[in-house]
Amino acid sequence: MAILTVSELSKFYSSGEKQLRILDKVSFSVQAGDKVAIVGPSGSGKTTLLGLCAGLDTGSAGSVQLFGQALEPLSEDQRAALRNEHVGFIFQNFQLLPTLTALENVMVPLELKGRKDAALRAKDLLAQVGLQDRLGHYPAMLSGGEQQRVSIARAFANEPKLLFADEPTGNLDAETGQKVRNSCLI
Ligand SMILES: Nc1ncnc2c1ncn2[C@@H]1O[C@H](COP(=O)(O)OP(=O)(O)OP(=O)(O)O)[C@@H](O)[C@H]1O
Repeated sequence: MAILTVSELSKFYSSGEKQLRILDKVSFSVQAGDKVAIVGPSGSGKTTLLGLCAGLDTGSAGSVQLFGQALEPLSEDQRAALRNEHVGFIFQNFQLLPTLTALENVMVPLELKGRKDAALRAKDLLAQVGLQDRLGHYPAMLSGGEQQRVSIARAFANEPKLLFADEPTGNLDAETGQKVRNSCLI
């Protein structure tokens, strides 16, 4: 069963008089259990494509179906609800909330779902990425690799059926990156 279907998806940005074609009629589908890598040079549109697939942004033309639901007719809130239900996203630039601690950042998606075990589960996930001693740290007090690991823990909080990972180990040293790839998380 296709859990993601992208059909003739395009994204254009205007830059002055010019139109920048970032994605031009991209089509593909992802089946449950697939692992798909998107490879391309810097600036070729990988982050843009992931964002459109996860409903973080909308395309200029074409369509995205996530778990059989077309994203185009949905409001931003409806797309966010669908994401929180089924999708985890590890952002290239982490996107942690600066006023929340590591623990609180991981608890956010769990609390949005009303899970009573939010704190317990968030602690367990942070321990799995080796951050059991950084629960009370704010993002600014964490190294880049530590922030990335908080972002990884958060992405797994709601046991997503589909995980988008934008260079998820790019800020980790080789050994930690390997550990994260080998762990039960990724
Ligand atoms: N909001 C925006 N307005 C205008 N141009 C944008 C916008 N967002 C992205 N772009 C342009 O779209 C292109 C693709 O960006 P994107 O971040 O998707 O690339 P990428 O393949 O993920 O790059 P990298 O590997 O360097 O992270 C870039 O040239 C960027 O300048």
